[in-house]
Amino acid sequence: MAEQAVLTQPAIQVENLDLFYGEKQALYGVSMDVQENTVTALIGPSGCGKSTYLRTLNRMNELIPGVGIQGSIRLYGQDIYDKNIDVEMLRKQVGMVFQAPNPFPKSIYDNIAYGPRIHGIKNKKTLDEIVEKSLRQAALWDEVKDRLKDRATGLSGGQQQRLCIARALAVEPEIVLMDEPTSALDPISTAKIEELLQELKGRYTIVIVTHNMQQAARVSDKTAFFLNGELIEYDDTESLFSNPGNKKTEDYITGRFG
Ligand SMILES: Nc1ncnc2c1ncn2[C@@H]1O[C@H](COP(=O)(O)OP(=O)(O)OP(=O)(O)O)[C@@H](O)[C@H]1O
Repeated sequence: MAEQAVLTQPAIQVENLDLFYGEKQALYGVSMDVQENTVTALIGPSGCGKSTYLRTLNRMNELIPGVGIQGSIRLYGQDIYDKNIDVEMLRKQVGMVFQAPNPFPKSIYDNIAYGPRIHGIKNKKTLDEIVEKSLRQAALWDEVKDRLKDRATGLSGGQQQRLCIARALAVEPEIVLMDEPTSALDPISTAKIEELLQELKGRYTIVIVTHNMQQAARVSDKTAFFLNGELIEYDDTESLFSNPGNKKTEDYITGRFG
């Protein structure tokens, strides 16, 4: 008997997504499936809609007045724009790391324990374990284990960004969205975060916006090229960079525009 292919449900399924800021349309009919435990890079020139698209995946755009959305976004089969969705729980399931490291003005420990505490974890030993595990996953534990009570704002920029990644991981998300997470960092810190992405991808589904095409090529399994709010091409990273299927992609990755 022929062996049957195992079909797994994508972690993210986006169909025909349009997004409007008031009258202005920013995304046009975007459709994209993302498989679990992969890294997907979103590339494209400034203003093409990468961050807008990323923010639709945990409904962050809703915080902006006048935003309208059409189409469907399913995470593990569940429509996240369904009226019964608990947005707090959605944002626990879909964590986010921003461009500039933004630790809270609290201790390193309290930054990590913040999310778990909000979700009802009070036990000191459990919190200690979560803090250690999250910092280890973000490759920061060895650097900070002796100063957990120090203020997080005293860490270097690269350490602060790894702290923000640890903070996102502390609530056990399934999907982690990263919006240009290394653009404010030096090359060594950038390399550390890129290494970290490789380690995290076995456990999390990661979608990362990057302006740096070498970075996209280094860290991602799939790459999506956006232009003027449209998804122009979406393919295995290696194919997209070595043999782009669309002339516009080719022009962009060869530096002819953008
Ligand atoms: N809050 C907002 N209100 C109105 N228009 C917005 C808002 N945020 C983004 N836009 C517009 O939507 C379009 C897409 O912006 P977006 O920030 O998603 O692009 P981007 O590809 O992430 O750009 P960059 O790489 O410069 O961050 C742009 O024309 C931008 O001006």
